[in-house]
Amino acid sequence: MPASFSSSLPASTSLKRKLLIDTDDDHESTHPSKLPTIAEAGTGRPTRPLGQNISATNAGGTRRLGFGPPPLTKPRPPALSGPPPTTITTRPIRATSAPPKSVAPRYVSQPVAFPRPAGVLQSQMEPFVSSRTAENARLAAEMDAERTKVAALQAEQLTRTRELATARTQELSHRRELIPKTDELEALRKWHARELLELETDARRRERELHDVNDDLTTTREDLERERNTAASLKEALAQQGAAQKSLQSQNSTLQAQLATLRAANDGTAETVSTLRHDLEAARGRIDELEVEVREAEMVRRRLHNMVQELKGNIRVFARVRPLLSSDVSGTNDEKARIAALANMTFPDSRDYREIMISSTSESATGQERRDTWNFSFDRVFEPQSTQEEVFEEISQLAQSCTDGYNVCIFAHGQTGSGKSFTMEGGPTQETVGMIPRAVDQVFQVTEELKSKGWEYALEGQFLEIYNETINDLLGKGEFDKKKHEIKHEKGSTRVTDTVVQQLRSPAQVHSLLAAANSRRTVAATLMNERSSRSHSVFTLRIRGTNTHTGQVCDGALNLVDLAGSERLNASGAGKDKERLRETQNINKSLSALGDVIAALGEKSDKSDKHIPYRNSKLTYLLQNSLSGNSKTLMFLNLSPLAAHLNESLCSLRFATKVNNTQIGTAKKQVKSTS
Ligand SMILES: Nc1ncnc2c1ncn2[C@@H]1O[C@H](COP(=O)(O)OP(=O)(O)OP(=O)(O)O)[C@@H](O)[C@H]1O
Repeated sequence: MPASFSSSLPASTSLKRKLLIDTDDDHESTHPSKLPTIAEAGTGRPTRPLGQNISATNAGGTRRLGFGPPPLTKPRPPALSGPPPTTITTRPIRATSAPPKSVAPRYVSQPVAFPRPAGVLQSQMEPFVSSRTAENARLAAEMDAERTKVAALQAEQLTRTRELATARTQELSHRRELIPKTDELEALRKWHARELLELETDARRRERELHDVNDDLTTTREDLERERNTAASLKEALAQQGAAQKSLQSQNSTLQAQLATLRAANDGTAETVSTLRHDLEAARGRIDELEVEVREAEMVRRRLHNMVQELKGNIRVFARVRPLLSSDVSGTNDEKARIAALANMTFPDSRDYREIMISSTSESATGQERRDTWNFSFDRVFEPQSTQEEVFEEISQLAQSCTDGYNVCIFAHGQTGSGKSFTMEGGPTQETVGMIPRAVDQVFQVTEELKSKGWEYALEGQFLEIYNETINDLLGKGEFDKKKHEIKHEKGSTRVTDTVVQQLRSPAQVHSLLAAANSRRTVAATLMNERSSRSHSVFTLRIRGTNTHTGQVCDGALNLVDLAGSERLNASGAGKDKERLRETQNINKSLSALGDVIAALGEKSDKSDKHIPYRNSKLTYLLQNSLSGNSKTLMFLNLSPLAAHLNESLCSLRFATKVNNTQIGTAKKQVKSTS
């Protein structure tokens, strides 16, 4: 055992104690003396000095000392009863190393003074006494012999005792020597126990590791099996690939041969390609030049287009007479009834379609027939059989002006039921589609075409209704617009507060927007027309374009206005209905304000500081920017063909003539350059 390990052991351990006990037991079995007195448990110190014990032992006597054999005793002879001469009394002889005392034992025959009988008796007693004396002498001799033996035995006992003491001393010293060994042994046992524990732990760990390794081995075997399978399939695939490669190699060689042929051909064509490239470069240069020319031509076209529009006048009037409807003659097909229902309208200008002549016969107060004829001339007159397409042809150039940066305003004016809504919005079929959808389609088409010339456009739409001098947003949410809207004019553009301005990306989107807006329009029944619209509707298409080549920016607006019916109060039948009366008054007020504005604009060309009464109605104030001298205005005068509506038609024709005779200066293009 290592010294450090030995030194760390306790002085006394259980093992040592056990060893001591075992030793005591052995000793006890051979020697009656007790060993525990040698050392006190746990201290390692002797409880009593060994010398004491030894001296105590040596002192002899019957006293039981701490250890050592019991004193040797001679068995007492049985006590003799009777008189002293016949009774031999023995005293226990103390085992001692001291020489036996010279004192005669009590049973040593003392001269016994027998009473001498006188005479006979003495003679009779003489043999007996002599025998007794002899006997006593023999006994004394035996006694001496016994004493000698006892002395020898005691001497031997002393020797043995001394030997025993020596043996004990030796044993004690052996035991003392044994204690550190025991400690070492205990430490070793512990060390071994720990070692054993560690070894067991290690063994368990190794067992676990072995288990893990076995698991790994199993997994690895499985992986190996899989890998083998994969390798086998890969080998198979490789073999197939090899076959494919061979076939590809043969194809490759064929292709190489073809490539060589093609290269040879290519070398021949390289020269041609270079020539073509040169030609292409030249063509590209030419295209660039042509594009510049096209852009310049486009500018010229715009200028010329505007000049044409200017020559036509910035306020133009188109008159359109609607056909007779079956509802006008209560569904009858009777030709006479139809003719009777029609007013006498003729169109004398069969070349330019600019005139309309109305005549009527009446009976004078004197009973004579009176014939009145009215002749009106406008920029264009459309007869009842004119189609929507023909009408649009005439205004398409105007609509295109918006994409060039002009403000355009197209009105439909006329009495209720004269065909304003039909002209502006049209019917459901492709043929009957009105001016608004057609104009929208055209604007989208033109903006698309102008993309190639560097123009990029953003389109916005707004649809408002003016009813009883109140603005309603037809693109707003809910059935009824309860918001209060204000008209603001800022830097040449008009804005109405709290209204929806919709970004427009396709004609289809605009059409669905218009359909939704129309369903919101206020329609009220009047005597004149079941579907009579009692409000003005204003659809505004704002077009902003930027030319990415030239940096030019243009900002135009197309206002398409469907005016409310213009009939007079008595004809409208509104007199009995206060609400209808108010509607009619407001409609007539706004229409007369429109006439006043147009008239004032015509006068302004003479006097530049002339006041224009835009604020007299919501309609004129809303269209201020589109009615000024910077704009192009077209008025459709819609006329009913009925004789019953002749007076209303004449009123409308007179109003339109007033408008048509107005010259409101030169329209200005709203174009600026960003560079
Ligand atoms: N050119 C036309 N061809 C065929 N039908 C027409 C034409 N013009 C108008 N109509 C028909 O006449 C009727 C009245 O026309 P419309 O509703 O357009 O009149 P309006 O002037 O708009 O009336 P209101 O002022 O009440 O709105 C409608 O049924 C319409 O289809």
